[in-house]
Amino acid sequence: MTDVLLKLHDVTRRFGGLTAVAGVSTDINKSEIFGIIGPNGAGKTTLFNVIAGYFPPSSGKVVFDGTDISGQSSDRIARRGIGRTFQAVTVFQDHTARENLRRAAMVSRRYNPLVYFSSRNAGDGSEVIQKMAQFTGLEPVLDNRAGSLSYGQQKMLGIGMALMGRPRLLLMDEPAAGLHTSEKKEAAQLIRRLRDELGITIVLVEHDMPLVMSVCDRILVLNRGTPLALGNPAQIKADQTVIDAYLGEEYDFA
Ligand SMILES: Nc1ncnc2c1ncn2[C@@H]1O[C@H](COP(=O)(O)OP(=O)(O)OP(=O)(O)O)[C@@H](O)[C@H]1O
Repeated sequence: MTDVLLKLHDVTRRFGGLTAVAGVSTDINKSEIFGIIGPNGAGKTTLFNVIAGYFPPSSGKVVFDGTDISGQSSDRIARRGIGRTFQAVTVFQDHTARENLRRAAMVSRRYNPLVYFSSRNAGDGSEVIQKMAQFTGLEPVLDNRAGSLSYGQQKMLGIGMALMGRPRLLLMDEPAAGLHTSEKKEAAQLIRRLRDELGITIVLVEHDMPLVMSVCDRILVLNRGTPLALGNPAQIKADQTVIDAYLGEEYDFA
């Protein structure tokens, strides 16, 4: 029996006359790394916004861990355990990395230092921040101003901040965007470790096909708001409708 964490049931979102997401149904299992890909304007970010409560669905249902969360506020959905990272860097540039993590912990109101990194001496939470910094590779720069960090480090900090809300499901919007090749490899490793070591279920939207194909268990392809295909990476790479609509015959997966 599979253990479904997130269920999308005929989710549709319209903006005036435009249907950005048109009847998407899928189940995402606990501990899965699930990718959503598709051409620009396919509705990927809109689907994230509906799951995270930034917009209510026009119709259809979003069910998280057995509870219908459709139309709930983004704050409430975050407190239920759905976290989010953004394509662009969203850290406070003038604060240190440590202050950014601490602020994220306070804002989340779900803060519990005993989760993820159990510690008998959790104290004021500084220890969990230290461990989070270790986990994301930011330990050496924890007391540096966030604005002085490399773009890749700032994206890692954004992931660390999302983790402070201790999500069970993490929505990652283009985690590889703007990263160099070596940073993309580190991002792929981190995504696997989020699942393997912290038990977080991941849904990611991404245009970087090598990353998608190397980390995802299953991939949903959207085209003009509509599901075009769903399958594992080998199935998606070989799907002629996906090649025609998105990947192209010469797509380089290396
Ligand atoms: N707030 C909004 N108001 C009006 N239209 C919107 C809004 N958000 C998205 N759209 C439209 O919905 C459609 C889907 O956009 P969306 O950003 O979800 O696509 P996407 O697959 O994430 O694209 P990309 O890969 O370029 O990020 C587009 O036509 C877009 O212009």
